[in-house]
Amino acid sequence: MSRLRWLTAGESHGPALVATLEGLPAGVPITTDMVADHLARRRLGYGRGARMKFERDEVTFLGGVRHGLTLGSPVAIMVGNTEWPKWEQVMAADPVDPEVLAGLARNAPLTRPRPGHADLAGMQKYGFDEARPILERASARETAARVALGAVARSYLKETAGIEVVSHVVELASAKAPYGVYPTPADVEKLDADPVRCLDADASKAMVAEIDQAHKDGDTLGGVVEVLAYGVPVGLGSHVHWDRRLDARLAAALMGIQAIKGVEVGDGFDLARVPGSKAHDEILTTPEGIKRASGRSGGTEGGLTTGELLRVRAAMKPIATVPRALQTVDVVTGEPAQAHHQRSDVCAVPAAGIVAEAMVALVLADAVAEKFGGDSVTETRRNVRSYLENLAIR
Ligand SMILES: Cc1cc2nc3c(=O)[nH]c(=O)nc-3n(C[C@H](O)[C@H](O)[C@H](O)COP(=O)(O)O)c2cc1C
Ligand SMILES: C=C(O[C@@H]1CC(C(=O)O)=C[C@@H](OP(=O)(O)O)[C@H]1O)C(=O)O
Repeated sequence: MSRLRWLTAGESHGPALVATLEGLPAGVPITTDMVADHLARRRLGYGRGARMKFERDEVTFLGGVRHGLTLGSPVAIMVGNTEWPKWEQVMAADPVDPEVLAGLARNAPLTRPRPGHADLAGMQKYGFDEARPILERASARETAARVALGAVARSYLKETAGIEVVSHVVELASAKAPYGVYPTPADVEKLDADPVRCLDADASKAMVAEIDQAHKDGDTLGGVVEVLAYGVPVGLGSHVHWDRRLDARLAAALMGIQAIKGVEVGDGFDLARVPGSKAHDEILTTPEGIKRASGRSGGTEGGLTTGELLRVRAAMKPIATVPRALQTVDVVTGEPAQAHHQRSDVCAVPAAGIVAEAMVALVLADAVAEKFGGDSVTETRRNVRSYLENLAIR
């Protein structure tokens, strides 16, 4: 069963996000710079809004790490919002003089909920008459905290089992990368340098053109990202119970990212359209041992990893804050209105890919910790090696 526990807290325009991760062994290499590098990758991507340009993520470890290594105690990370001074009164934890608040344009009540965001259902559920108290936490700003934890999970995976996680954008609106071309860890620098994190030059150009057009049209876009995990050993997860199936855990983790509306494992929905003879990965004996003839399953069968390339895809809906604002209702007057609009991303699919990498890394880290245990990295590494060396069938 799960061995890692993790939580995030913090609002989009609050002083900081905080994240904790409990259950990792001692000795995982992690530094402020390693976390900052992944946070910087999340801010990239063509089509992101103004905030990504002027805000910085300030990383501080509050616990669990000493001299670049985890201690085995809970890891706590704070990601400071450098925009905080502008929001201090609007988002203060303690009461603020109502007259001061009334004078702040930034605090104008958001009474025209945006279709596609959490605004309306959140206001109804939590009993608020404006969207600010809802959107602050619904915002994908929170994904910075997950990427920070993901950086720790990635280091744990690499150190103990040699697992590496890569993502790329495979569709952006109607532009598509060729199916079945998988970047490797050696391609990460190139991917990060591409405006849309797509290695196919023609597809990348077409994706950028789609974003330019949407920007001109006052519209927003979504797309599909694919995450690949290299070096995953056979036998993570289990077939014995629904909540131990690794594919189910991956799907839940990816669906938990803001605006993700669909997840596929391997060839996913395409498998439903072909006969069994073209859907499965035949098992071959080779001089290097048992191998698969193809990778359609995405590296899981029966909720267990097969030891082949792990491959999952996540579909993101277009950004909800559409500049050419959509029809809504002003909840104060009850009259038809246009949804409130402020600065926003036109497209955040490349950033969603980095968040998806973090979620996959956290799920895999949990599965590695549960399978191999260990209170130090050395012990976990030894357990991984011994398991692989002693597999009866290989
Ligand atoms: C990286 C990232 C950036 C996002 N940026 C914005 C944004 O600027 N404006 C916006 O309205 N929605 C943005 N979203 C999407 C909203 O957070 C999302 O639409 C909202 O949470 C409702 O989606 P849901 O129905 O999946 O929860 C972003 C999502 C991600 C993953
Ligand atoms: C702040 C981030 O993303 C934000 C996600 C987001 C949303 O509604 O999800 C809305 C925007 O925030 P704002 O309304 O303040 O411009 C994005 O910038 C981030 O990714 O760090």
